[in-house]
Amino acid sequence: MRAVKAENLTILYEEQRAVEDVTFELDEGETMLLLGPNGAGKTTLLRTIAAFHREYTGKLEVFGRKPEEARDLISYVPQSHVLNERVPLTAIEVVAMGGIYRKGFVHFKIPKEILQKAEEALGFVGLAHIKDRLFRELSGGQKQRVLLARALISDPGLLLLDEPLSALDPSARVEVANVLDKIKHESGITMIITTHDVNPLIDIGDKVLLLNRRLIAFGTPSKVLRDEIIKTVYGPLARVIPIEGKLFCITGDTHLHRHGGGGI
Ligand SMILES: Nc1ncnc2c1ncn2[C@@H]1O[C@H](COP(=O)(O)OP(=O)(O)OP(=O)(O)O)[C@@H](O)[C@H]1O
Repeated sequence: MRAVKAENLTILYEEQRAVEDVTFELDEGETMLLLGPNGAGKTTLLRTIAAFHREYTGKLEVFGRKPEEARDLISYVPQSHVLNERVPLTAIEVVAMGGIYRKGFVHFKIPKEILQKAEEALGFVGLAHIKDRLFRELSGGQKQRVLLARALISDPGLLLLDEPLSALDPSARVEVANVLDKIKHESGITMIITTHDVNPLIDIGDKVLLLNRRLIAFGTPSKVLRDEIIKTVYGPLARVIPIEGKLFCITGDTHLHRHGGGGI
């Protein structure tokens, strides 16, 4: 089944075009890496698929429905730095909130069945042992894994992740990339992952969409990640090098300014 279909999609902010004329299709179970430099429109496209932003022209479908009619099937994981950490929630409480919000009401006491699902989800991301630790005291990689558990608890068909590896050190990037790999192979959930740095995720990408306000290229990693294509976005020094059968992308896009991360 088709999970996401966009046809001549143009996304606007008060009549200003942020993303223009994008066409792509993603099948159920596929993972798409949404790649592009600062301001390319990655978050805008992701938030529009999630039905958070609704000013667009063209066609956009999620599992054959308009995004706002498919909300129950979609989980969205925002960039971690947008979360309010002043509330002293434990890891398991943060995960359980994914189940509570989905039901449309807030309890003071978390229902037992949701706590149980939250524990299972924490186990899936390898963090059952830290369930009672305060979320704000966890490492960056652990926080991101807790947020993944929170997104999984509602059994989504489509998981949308905004820069899940940004602001993480290299070992935490590997830790989170491994969990994304596990989600892909064990759950079959369709995923769209925005990223400045495609390298840690290249193994799980069935498709890559290179965006720079317009669609520059869409297809399998080997089709999109070519010197002549990435140079059009990242300049003449950008290169793709095959290392031991794996592609490695040098784009010079360090993404240092806004999120403190570091690509290559
Ligand atoms: N709420 C908004 N109102 C008006 N313009 C916006 C809004 N959000 C984003 N934009 C504009 O839309 C364009 C695309 O921004 P977007 O954040 O989607 O890009 P991005 O590829 O995710 O960038 P980054 O990698 O830096 O996060 C930019 O020109 C941005 O200024």
